[in-house]
Amino acid sequence: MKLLPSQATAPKGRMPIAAALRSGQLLAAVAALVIAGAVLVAYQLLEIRQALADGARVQAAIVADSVTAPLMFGDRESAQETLRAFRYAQGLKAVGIYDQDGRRFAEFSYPDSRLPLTLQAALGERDGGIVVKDTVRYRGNVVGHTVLHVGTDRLRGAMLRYVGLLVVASLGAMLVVATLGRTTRARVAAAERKLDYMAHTDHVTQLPNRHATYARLEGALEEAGVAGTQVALLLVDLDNFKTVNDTAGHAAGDELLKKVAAALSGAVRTSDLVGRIGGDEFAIIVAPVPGRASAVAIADKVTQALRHPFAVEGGEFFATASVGVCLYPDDATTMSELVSSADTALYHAKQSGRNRLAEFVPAMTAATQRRAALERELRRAIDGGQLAVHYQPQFDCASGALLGVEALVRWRHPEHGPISPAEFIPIAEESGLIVELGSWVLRHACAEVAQWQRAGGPALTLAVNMSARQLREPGFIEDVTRALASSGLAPGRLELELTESVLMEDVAGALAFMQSVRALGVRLAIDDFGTGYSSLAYLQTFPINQLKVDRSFVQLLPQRGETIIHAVLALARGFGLTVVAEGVEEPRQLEWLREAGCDVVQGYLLGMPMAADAFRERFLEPATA
Ligand SMILES: Nc1nc2c(ncn2[C@@H]2O[C@H](COP(=O)(O)O[C@H]3[C@@H](O)[C@H](n4cnc5c(=O)[nH]c(N)nc54)O[C@@H]3COP(=O)(O)O)[C@@H](O)[C@H]2O)c(=O)[nH]1
Repeated sequence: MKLLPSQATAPKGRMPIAAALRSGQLLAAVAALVIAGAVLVAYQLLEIRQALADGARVQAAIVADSVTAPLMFGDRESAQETLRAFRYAQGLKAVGIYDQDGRRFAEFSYPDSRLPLTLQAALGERDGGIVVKDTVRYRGNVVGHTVLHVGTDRLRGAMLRYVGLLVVASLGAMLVVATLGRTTRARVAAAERKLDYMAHTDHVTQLPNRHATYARLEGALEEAGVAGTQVALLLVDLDNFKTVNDTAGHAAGDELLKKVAAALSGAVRTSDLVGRIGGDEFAIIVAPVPGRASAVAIADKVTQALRHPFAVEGGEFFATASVGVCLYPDDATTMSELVSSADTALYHAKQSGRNRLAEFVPAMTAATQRRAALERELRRAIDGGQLAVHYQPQFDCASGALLGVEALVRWRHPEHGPISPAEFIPIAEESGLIVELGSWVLRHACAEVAQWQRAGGPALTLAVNMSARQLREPGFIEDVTRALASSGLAPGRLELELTESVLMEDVAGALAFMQSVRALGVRLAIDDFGTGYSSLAYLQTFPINQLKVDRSFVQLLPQRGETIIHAVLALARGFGLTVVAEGVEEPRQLEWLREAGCDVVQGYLLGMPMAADAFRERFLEPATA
């Protein structure tokens, strides 16, 4: 398979614009010349004929004026003499004088053009020539008539010369048109080639675009169907391209895409096709492929090719990718099925941690179907009272006093029972339902925690998780204001938790959002600290109050993980932030954290996330009793 995007979708049987233009132009030019020539010839014919007739009329009038006396006196000889003077008149065939009774009186004519004896016969003669008559008068009385017969041989000659001239002029014009036409056609053909190239090529990477790639895939499947061979489709999605675009700018993003395109093309054979099918999505068509093992080996080569940093605009960027692999005809027998199955495999690669490949297996379809069903049902669950907020306590590390709670949403499905937030939160994020769900959690948790305080409980802080989508939601700040106003919770008691990756997805947007939140008096915490982008620069830029050390570090304690947690504590001190250690499961972890000077602790050891009633019973009722 050759990588020629311009040929990828060349429509069969369609005449290219340049060729159509050539035959069209030729036909139009010939038709125009024929019509113009015919009109000119007809016009010229009439003009010359009219000029001949006018000349003949003048001569007839001259004759009439000169033969009055010979006619009146019957002097034929003198009349004959007068007429002979016309022998030099061009084209004249005969000139005659008829008396007042219409009888021929005198004539001058050439042998084959003798005038008839009577005027009536002379006027009726029409042998293709021009016949004109004038009246001879004396003092107003008609004394005779003159008749002139002019031949049209001159007319024919003039017309032949004219047509000849016209043909020569037309041929000259055609030559000029042909020369100009050739230049125009060459330009049109070049423009056509450029248009075709642009229509099928991605302008950033110069790879075939989505349209051309899928057209090639269609062709490859047709060929494989006939030949009985296999085709592999690899869908490649860059893991953190948006972050590069947002932090380093679009020019850097484009440069990175070019380098990724070159790396992908270098990882496969020249006979395989690499196309860019979306912002940070590429497709690789391997046709024919010997089998599944080869397809997976190629996908592995592709992921390896992207595992090194790329030098872009003076910096170094990683562009790791997730790859979904699908095989025709084993996994799918039609193109749409193949693309959708490869997409399903890609989704699973991303879900299982990115920077990896996933082969399509039929069970994935079941997982995708479950995901689609959960998405549908989650919509109903939000309004249908199937959601609840559970609270996990947070304690002062030194004194052990209860300081606050983290709100964690729970979904009890009427048929499937409890569904983990680790499963439905990503679905809510991808479908956009997180906005509605997040607002519900915020309203509900603010109301409940404020109510506990009104009932005599301590003034607890409330930590609520936030997703990237909520951050971008224009009405979210109003949602927070409303939740605080309607619940009566003091803004300083509410803490919104954002992960590093959420912040780095859109740094400028996140900063503006955080400033609005802080302006309300609401606190901000970085969740899962240390697992995301880990750019320490943002600690200086973003107006945050607290860091939450990810439980993966806490759970290494006390044997390992100390260096990291010491570093986080030192960093937090430097920036004037408090530190929460989450995921504390063992007493020795708690002990270590206390000694290290950690501010707040949270984890199963101290309290699992629990329903509001259970939380009140365990932590608040002694205080409110
Ligand atoms: N945007 C929103 N995200 C939410 C919301 N509610 C939950 N989530 C996110 O879902 C993920 C899974 O949450 P969950 O299953 O509730 O897990 C939380 C705790 O139960 C768990 N945890 C707490 N202590 C321990 C421990 O000692 N050991 C252990 N193995 N797990 C523990 O950690 C999860 C809380 O994590 P974090 O948010 O990072 O503090 C999770 O990512 C939630 O964030 C929601 O309303 N909105």
